[in-house]
Amino acid sequence: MPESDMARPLLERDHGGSVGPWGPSSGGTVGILGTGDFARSLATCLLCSGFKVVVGSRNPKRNAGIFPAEAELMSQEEAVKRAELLFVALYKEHYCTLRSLAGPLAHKILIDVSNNQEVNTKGESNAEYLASLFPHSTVVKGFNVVSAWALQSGPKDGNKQVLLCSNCPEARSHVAGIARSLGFTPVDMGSLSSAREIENIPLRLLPFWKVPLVLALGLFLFFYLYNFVRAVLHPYLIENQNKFYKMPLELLNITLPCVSYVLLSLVYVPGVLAAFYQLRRGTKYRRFPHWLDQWLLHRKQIGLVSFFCACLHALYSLSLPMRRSARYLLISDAVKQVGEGGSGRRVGGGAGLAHGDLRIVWHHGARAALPIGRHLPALRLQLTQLERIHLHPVPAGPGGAARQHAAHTRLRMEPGLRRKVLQVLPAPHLHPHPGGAQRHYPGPSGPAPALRPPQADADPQGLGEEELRPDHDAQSHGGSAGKFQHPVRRRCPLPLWVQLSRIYCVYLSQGMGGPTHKPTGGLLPPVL
Ligand SMILES: NC(=O)C1=CN([C@@H]2O[C@H](COP(=O)(O)OP(=O)(O)OC[C@H]3O[C@@H](n4cnc5c(N)ncnc54)[C@H](OP(=O)(O)O)[C@@H]3O)[C@@H](O)[C@H]2O)C=CC1
Ligand SMILES: [Fe+3]
Repeated sequence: MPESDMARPLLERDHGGSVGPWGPSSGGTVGILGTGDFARSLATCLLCSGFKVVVGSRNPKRNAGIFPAEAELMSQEEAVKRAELLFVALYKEHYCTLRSLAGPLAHKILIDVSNNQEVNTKGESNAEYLASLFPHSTVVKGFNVVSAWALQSGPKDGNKQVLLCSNCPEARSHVAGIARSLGFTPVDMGSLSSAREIENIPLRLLPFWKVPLVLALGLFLFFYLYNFVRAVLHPYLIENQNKFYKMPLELLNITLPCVSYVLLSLVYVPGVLAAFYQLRRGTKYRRFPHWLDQWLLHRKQIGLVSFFCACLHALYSLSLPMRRSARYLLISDAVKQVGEGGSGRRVGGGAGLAHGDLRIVWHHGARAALPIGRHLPALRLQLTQLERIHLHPVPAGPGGAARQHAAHTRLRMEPGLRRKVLQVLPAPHLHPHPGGAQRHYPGPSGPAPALRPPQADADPQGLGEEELRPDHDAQSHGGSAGKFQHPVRRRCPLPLWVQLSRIYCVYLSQGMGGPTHKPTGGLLPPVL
């Protein structure tokens, strides 16, 4: 690859970039139709980010007191005239009340934030319905995955992603700019036909849990049966010992860590497989096989089920010695020993423990401590799963796993480590997008980042795309201002086993960081 390509940044900042007509710095005004919870939170959030806000209400006088003083409350007609871009913060059923405003709304951008009560599997989406009511306006679906509470408290906690779709890419990128100004991360979901999927996301509570739960149940049954045969049935048949009393508690307690460990390994194996696939193909810009994509998507849930099993095991282990039967066994053991006449010389002349007893006490102490110690590494691994929790799921479908994987990678991986890992991962030839178009974003902080579009040649089917994001890491960690220093610009000529061992060394140097730190990024839909 030519030297000039090495010098060209992947992501550039457009310092002289134009700002959309409704950007805060250019005096643009954002309109909100509706005065409900969402409208109030949104107005506050927009004002805090430097936007001018007008709110359109059926009854502006009645709702005057509930908005910040800086937000201008007026009739819907006036608000529509004043703003070029309007958030429609009404329920779908009330969209038809805006019909009379079709004229003034023409050629304006309408952002549909509505959600449904039930998952919509067939009918048209709310956004498509809005678009059919106002054919001369441009409808963008977005912000519905953000609650009024999240808008008010800021995107510090919870998920920061705002999924956007529209048939007009320009409108989409303008709304993306606004989302970014509010502190959210816009995710481009394509055309308006994706609106139904976006609307269904908030209704899917605990997605991707079925497979992990069934898996955990299957593993539990398998290990329970195995332990039953080994610890209960076998002694009963061979030595005629009745150990069925172990079934409700002790067997359960031996089974739980087995399930937990197997599940934990299932969390980390797909990361290794993904790395293997990428190394083998020599590129990270091709989609994983479907089964691996699905497996990667389920890692968070599998990890959490594993953590739950480990917690249960800890609880059971603590409660086992508290049982009456345990105390009974202890006393009966002691009585038996006394009956057998003690065990020889006493330490310190009589009152202390005999040497033999001391050895037994040490033995028991060590045995009790060992399980706690050996679970600690697993506990550390399981705790890493907790930070993967998203309030709403990363959308399924093509590239979903990689998107989640990369989002997680970006979250957790220190820039130094990312550079190191990227150095050992082969990258495809990186060419600029044929169109080369730069996008402009309105934003309060002046110059907006211009983002490099996806790799066109690396993914001829248009399936895998690199996520686009401003490179903050490069700037804050040694990169020259505004320049993204991509560490890999050529195919890695090293043999596979050398690359694998180098990756392994990097992982080891980061202390069990392991496969979850592996960057993917090749299959992502562009974040605007
Ligand atoms: N609340 C939330 O956390 C979230 C809400 N959303 C979506 O935002 C939209 C608004 O939600 P929210 O603010 O909670 O709803 P609210 O019920 O609080 O407010 C809805 C607004 O619609 C207007 N309205 C009410 N009845 C009628 C009617 N018969 N005809 C015309 N307009 C009417 C009113 O404004 P006025 O009287 O001033 O005209 C009212 O303030 C919904 O589509 C919801 O799905 C999306 C994500 C999160
Ligand atoms: Fe244990």
